[in-house]
Amino acid sequence: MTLPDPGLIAPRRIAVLGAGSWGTTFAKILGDSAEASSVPTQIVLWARRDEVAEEIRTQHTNSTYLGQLPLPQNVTAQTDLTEVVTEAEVVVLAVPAQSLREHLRTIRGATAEDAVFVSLIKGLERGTYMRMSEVIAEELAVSPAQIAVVSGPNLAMEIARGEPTASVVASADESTAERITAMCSTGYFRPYTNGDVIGVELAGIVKNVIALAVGFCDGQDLGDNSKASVITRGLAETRRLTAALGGEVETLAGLAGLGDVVATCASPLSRNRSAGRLLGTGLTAEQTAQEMTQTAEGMKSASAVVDLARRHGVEMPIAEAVVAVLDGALPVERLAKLLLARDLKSEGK
Ligand SMILES: NC(=O)c1ccc[n+]([C@@H]2O[C@H](COP(=O)([O-])OP(=O)(O)OC[C@H]3O[C@@H](n4cnc5c(N)ncnc54)[C@H](O)[C@@H]3O)[C@@H](O)[C@H]2O)c1
Ligand SMILES: O=P(O)(O)OC[C@H](O)CO
Repeated sequence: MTLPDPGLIAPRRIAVLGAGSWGTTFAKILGDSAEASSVPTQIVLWARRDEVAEEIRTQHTNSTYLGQLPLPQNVTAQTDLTEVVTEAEVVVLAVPAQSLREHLRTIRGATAEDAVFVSLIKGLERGTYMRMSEVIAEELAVSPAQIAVVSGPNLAMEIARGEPTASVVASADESTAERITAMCSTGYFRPYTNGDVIGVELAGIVKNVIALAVGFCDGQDLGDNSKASVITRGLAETRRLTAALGGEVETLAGLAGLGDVVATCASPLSRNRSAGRLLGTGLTAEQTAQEMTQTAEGMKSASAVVDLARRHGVEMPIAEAVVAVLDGALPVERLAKLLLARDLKSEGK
């Protein structure tokens, strides 16, 4: 048998939409993983701004988001969205949640029929209350086997520095989860497969709302007992919502649940916690948004979470209080008193 000339085999192509903190870091993970496994691969980031794409292409850095940390040689970047996804076997989505639908509409028809779409996004769409995997399925009419989500304790900057981290790749199709897991496994990033897409997505979405509430505690100079109480009762709210929506509550004890809440709520790197801290000092949501240079998904998703919970008759008092503060309906200093005055009940409820 004559083997094809390796020089004639086109490298595998992976598109990553969004050259912000996490999109760029995940492109680095994919690039390092491909290099380590010697699978010829081209990772193409889509950047909105020319100067960001140009810097990634020519200097292999993205200084806006990751300082001077070097990106692998197999990572490049472009600004033409449809060109980036053409012939990609995997399309990774790392844009803000509220903008995903418009981006999918732009690429509809330009992607390979069997392409797999991987969401890194931890947000819920306002108005529809849809998780990102649902938005992908609706907009692109692809099967559940073509959709995966990645979530876990994954602060981008730490991973970009090569600090060891674990994560979860969830898909309704086990072989899809295994395939994506293999593509993003490196010496510093260890992904686990999971079949519970609903639980994994909800865990990431609600933890951003919990992190805002922990940030309120920071802004109010409250200590660790208050924060631990918010985290634990926040997880109880996540558990109720997950159960109501058909997810598996066990998922919340794993990396995408407890793992991510711990990382986010403990870290000064978290944008959601930082936004919460600003709100906790008395800034309005508008003033806080102006201070933030990166996406804090909880700011936009919190109201969608509360709407979704109400539709399913799920009680989420912490999330409700976060929304009231964001809306300017509740002064942040009155929040603790309000939550503590609720009727006493059993912890398991
Ligand atoms: N940064 C992290 O540590 C991290 C880790 C895990 C998950 N996530 C999730 O990944 C997603 C992306 O986060 P990120 O940290 O990369 O955000 P970021 O703010 O660093 O980058 C967002 C990117 O999306 C682009 N973009 C495209 N359309 C946009 C629009 N309409 N408005 C604003 N930006 C637009 C921006 O140009 C930018 O390149 C979020 O859902 C976040 O919750 C982030
Ligand atoms: O910076 P945050 O608050 O968006 O959190 C980033 C990641 O989701 C942590 O896992």
